[in-house]
Amino acid sequence: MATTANKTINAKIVLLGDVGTGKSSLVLRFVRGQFVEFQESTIGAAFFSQTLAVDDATVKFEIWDTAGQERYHSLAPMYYRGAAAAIIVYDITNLASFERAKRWIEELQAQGNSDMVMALAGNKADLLDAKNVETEEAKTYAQENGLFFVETSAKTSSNVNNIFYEIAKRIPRVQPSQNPAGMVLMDRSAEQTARASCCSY
Ligand SMILES: Nc1nc2c(ncn2[C@@H]2O[C@H](COP(=O)(O)OP(=O)(O)OP(=O)(O)O)[C@@H](O)[C@H]2O)c(=O)[nH]1
Repeated sequence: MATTANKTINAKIVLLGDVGTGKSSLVLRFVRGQFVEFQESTIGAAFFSQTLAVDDATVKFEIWDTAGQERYHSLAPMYYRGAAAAIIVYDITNLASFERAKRWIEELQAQGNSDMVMALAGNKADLLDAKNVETEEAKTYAQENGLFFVETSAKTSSNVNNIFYEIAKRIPRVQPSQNPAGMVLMDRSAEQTARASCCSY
């Protein structure tokens, strides 16, 4: 008997942001429900996957957690190219990390997919006493640039599932065809066979 299966969507998502803003912690919270107080700095990038069901679809996230250290900056395009979504993370206690997030957003606007779903995450929202980035300022910046904005805490898990859920809802349901960017190699004899068995003119 036929079943009405939900549409399954594979979505590559990348996390970008300054060193120590909590990218790995957000991913670990979302994927494993864990938080590590002394999370090690990422080298290069790390890959995770997690599936999330939303109203009309099941989204299988392929998550690239990039390294925030400046020396890995040149690797970033490898991870954001072809990504359906990006989460740009700053630390609400660190104004410089907010400025760095803006630079990432400019880079994605210039070089990422034009239909990429972008979210801005003000992480470490539990550290309210040390807050240095005003919510309103970040919210306005996000609105002006067409991003979804939320303050998160990987430590308390506040808004972590929510940000992935909101992204999953916004990812286009009709995905572009997965044609490889390179050449299609074809064996000449196969080409001839194809021609021979095809159409007559
Ligand atoms: N209080 C608090 N600390 C957090 C939170 N998220 C991460 N941290 C801490 O911040 C530090 C850096 O977290 P990471 O997840 O390694 O940050 P990252 O952005 O992945 O860092 P890089 O891999 O070096 O780019 C760790 O000690 C975390 O425990 C949070 O929401 N609240």
